[in-house]
Amino acid sequence: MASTTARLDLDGNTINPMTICMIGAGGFIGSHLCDKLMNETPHTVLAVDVYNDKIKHLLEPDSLPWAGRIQFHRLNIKNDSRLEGLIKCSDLTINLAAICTPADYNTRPLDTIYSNFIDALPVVKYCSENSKRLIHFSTCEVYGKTIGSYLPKDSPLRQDPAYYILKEDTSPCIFGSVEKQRWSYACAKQLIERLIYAEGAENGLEFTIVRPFNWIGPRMDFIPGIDGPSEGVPRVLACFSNNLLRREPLKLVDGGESQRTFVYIKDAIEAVLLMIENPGRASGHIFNVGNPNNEVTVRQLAEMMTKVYSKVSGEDSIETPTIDVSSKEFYGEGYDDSDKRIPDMTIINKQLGWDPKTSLWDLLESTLTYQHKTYAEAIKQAIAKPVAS
Ligand SMILES: NC(=O)c1ccc[n+]([C@@H]2O[C@H](COP(=O)([O-])OP(=O)(O)OC[C@H]3O[C@@H](n4cnc5c(N)ncnc54)[C@H](O)[C@@H]3O)[C@@H](O)[C@H]2O)c1
Ligand SMILES: O=c1ccn([C@@H]2O[C@H](COP(=O)(O)OP(=O)(O)O[C@H]3OC[C@@H](O)[C@H](O)[C@H]3O)[C@@H](O)[C@H]2O)c(=O)[nH]1
Repeated sequence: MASTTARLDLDGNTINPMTICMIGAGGFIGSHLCDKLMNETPHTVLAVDVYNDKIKHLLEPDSLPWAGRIQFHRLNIKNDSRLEGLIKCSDLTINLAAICTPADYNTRPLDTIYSNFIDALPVVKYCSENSKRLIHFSTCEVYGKTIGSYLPKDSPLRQDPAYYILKEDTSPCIFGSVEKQRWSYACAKQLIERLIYAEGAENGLEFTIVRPFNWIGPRMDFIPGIDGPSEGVPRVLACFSNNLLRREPLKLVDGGESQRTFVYIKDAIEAVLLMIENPGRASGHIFNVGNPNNEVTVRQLAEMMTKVYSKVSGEDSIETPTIDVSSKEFYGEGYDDSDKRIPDMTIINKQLGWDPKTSLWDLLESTLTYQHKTYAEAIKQAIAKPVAS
């Protein structure tokens, strides 16, 4: 429950309760941010989304301790005139709304570009025109591929951090060709970042841009055939969870050689709360938010998830835990990949004193415990159900 003692910011000043218009509040990150704001702060949230399943526990019943501090507004920001009013009556807008699953980038590139650029335009415009603060969610994908990936495979420079560490203020954005439609998302996100930055420079918009590096945890995406379409392809955590729950081999795209750093959603949400409550330190900045210590190849992630799932479910793993699959077969034409993603943490550390805490093993253990508790029974029933003839 929210504490009754005054909350202080990093400089010792009292934090006054604020009203936050959170767009995309019903998604994975939004639901965790709403949890945090309701449980630990006095702030009010106007939660905007087309879905609310992931925040239902916060909305009903009226007797919840935070009743009155969270209101759900079911609206599509593409075409709803209520959006400007909600931004106007808030102190801060946080925009999380996006299509952000890689399976969509090359198969629905128009929807991806519209969602990540065109649909975000009115949000930026209303914030700028009404002098409202904006925290906009971009992505680590704006960095694209590392400089090192273009060096010969045996070049010793590949070991030099200067060729792969991703820094907000100096790293270039390196995308594949236009035919590689995977980059439609990264490119749209990059352009909206540039627009927000320009609104700040030319019109004084008070903004913060967040670049999440693979935040993972409970409630991420969906399990195909249970709470999402059977043919849907979510992000890797949910794909691998689905395979483990169904006792199927985990599919390693192009051999699972790409590398990622994963951060626990609860650590990352701490960073967002610091941004919310320390505008003087967060405004005008772009922040990497990730955990540089949790780097693995996708193959190593699959192996670790297999071990952790065995531990939390009490089931032995299957005989062939992983299989290789080509990216063309898995994602279709136009897929491409980021080779390696390690965030530089200098700026967020200096401005907000934030550091991630949770190891990959620990975050997988709590997340897979949740997946098992939430889905194992439903999967068993779905598998047992005779197929309708
Ligand atoms: N999770 C990550 O690791 C990660 C990494 C990089 C960037 N991001 C960015 O963070 C943001 C949130 O990501 P997430 O993981 O919570 O994704 P998510 O898909 O779970 O959440 C996005 C939410 O936005 C809503 N939304 C989309 N279009 C909308 C519209 N037109 N009107 C109203 N609501 C709409 C969706 O219904 C969904 O609930 C996205 O902008 C994403 O690009 C996330
Ligand atoms: O079943 C699977 C799913 C995915 N993968 C691989 O696992 C890696 C990670 O895939 P994810 O689905 O989590 O997505 P990515 O890390 O590539 O991109 C994500 O990064 C940051 C955000 O902006 C987005 O949420 C998303 O674009 C990729 O190399 C992908 O090819 C598999 O090998 N098997």
